[in-house]
Amino acid sequence: MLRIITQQADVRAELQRICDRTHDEQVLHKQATVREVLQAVKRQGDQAVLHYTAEFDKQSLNAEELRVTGSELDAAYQQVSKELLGAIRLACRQIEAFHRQRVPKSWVHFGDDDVVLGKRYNPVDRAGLYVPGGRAAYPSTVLMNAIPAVVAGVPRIVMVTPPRSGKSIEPAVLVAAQEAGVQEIYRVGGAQAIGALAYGTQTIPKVDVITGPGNIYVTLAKQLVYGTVGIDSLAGPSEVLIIADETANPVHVAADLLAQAEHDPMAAAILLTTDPALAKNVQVAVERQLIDHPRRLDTEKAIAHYGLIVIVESLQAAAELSNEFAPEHLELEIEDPWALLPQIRHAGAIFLGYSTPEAVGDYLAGPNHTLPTSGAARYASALSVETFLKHSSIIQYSQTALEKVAGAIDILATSEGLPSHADSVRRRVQKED
Ligand SMILES: NC(=O)c1ccc[n+]([C@@H]2O[C@H](COP(=O)([O-])OP(=O)(O)OC[C@H]3O[C@@H](n4cnc5c(N)ncnc54)[C@H](O)[C@@H]3O)[C@@H](O)[C@H]2O)c1
Ligand SMILES: N[C@H](CO)Cc1c[nH]c[nH+]1
Ligand SMILES: [Zn+2]
Repeated sequence: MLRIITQQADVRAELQRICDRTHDEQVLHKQATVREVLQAVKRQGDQAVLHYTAEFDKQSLNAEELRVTGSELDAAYQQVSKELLGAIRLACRQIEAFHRQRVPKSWVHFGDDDVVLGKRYNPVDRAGLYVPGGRAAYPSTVLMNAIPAVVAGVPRIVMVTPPRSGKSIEPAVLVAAQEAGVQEIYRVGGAQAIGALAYGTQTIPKVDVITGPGNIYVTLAKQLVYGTVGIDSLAGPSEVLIIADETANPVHVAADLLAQAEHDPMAAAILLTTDPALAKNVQVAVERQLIDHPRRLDTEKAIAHYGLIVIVESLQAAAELSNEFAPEHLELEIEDPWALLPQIRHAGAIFLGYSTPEAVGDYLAGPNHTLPTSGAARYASALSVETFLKHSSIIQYSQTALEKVAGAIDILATSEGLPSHADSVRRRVQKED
């Protein structure tokens, strides 16, 4: 049962507990497992990947079977319906159009005294895309990962996803990959996949950046390999926080809460409402919608542990609590969402109004659905083209320009006790007798 509490209760502590669910003491033993997996993959390569795939995914593969073959890729098209292919293509077009909107461009500025300054953007050489596949297959996540990488111009894009029953990968996942422009796919998931991409194995190449969402094991692994490789953000078990007033439809609000809870027993679903009657009606609607839910057990777990309804005093108070939580997804199911928007400062994606369920963004509105979770939206953003780009600063000084700043550099270098820095400038500007 989804709990209802009032703002007088210790709301902040309760929201913090939910926010911290992926980095609290309960996950420490999972972190130990993940460390062990990463170390084994680093030392033993394919052998460890295959070992943990057998242990955690219950699939017994040999090294040759890790890579998805060309004939499997071709065959996948025969296994998806025309309607599904059409929907994948529509999503592809809309996601690509959004991600092409503001691609950073290299620039140079020519200043006084022939000083040239600028930024030069280049994609990473190799990107590794993680597509989750434990409890559900995610063709939509293939598109959300791959399209920004393709738009960024990454020359080698590698995708990993866990094998499902019979060593197979969902045909829709393979079709989505090809539609987005990815052909190099390995059937491996969890921490062992992240380790393989970070360190490289005999079969799976080491990459420069790993992107994509995943469960707690994937998220902890990404956190641990950061530094050896770049990562997008910590995009762990899904979250939604809904701010609703008395004008919201309780059945729709309940459906949106369950749409996140059904992802994972560690998913979070929170409602902040000014209306006690709505709170009660949503609680009842959630129970009803759970009755025939095909993922009832896991979804109920998420609702019981990380679900909450809070009756708040005002929409202003709701916005403040939401900012502290920094949700992955925020829905504003209120009469005037644009009026509250300026008060929202931290959220991965914001959905405005009654006709914008989060599922629109999950699948095809265009913005990326790989978003920071567990409070990471305080400092991180959605996966984007920039995730696959980095820039080099460009600096050129003329002799005249150097002479003008030589004195200041001398003072700064001397104050830092670095005489060779000062010398490297002084020698260039000294007049020869
Ligand atoms: N934040 C986002 O942007 C976003 C987007 C989409 C999905 N998600 C999240 O992605 C996740 C998908 O999770 P999933 O489980 O379906 O797929 P997953 O691919 O993330 O995880 C499956 C892998 O977990 C590993 N694993 C499972 N149990 C294990 C254990 N006991 N010990 C060690 N490893 C174990 C297995 O190796 C398996 O391959 C969900 O949490 C969902 O909410 C987040
Ligand atoms: N809600 C997920 C992000 O947390 C994305 C997704 C994919 N498919 C369905 N939903
Ligand atoms: Zn979703």
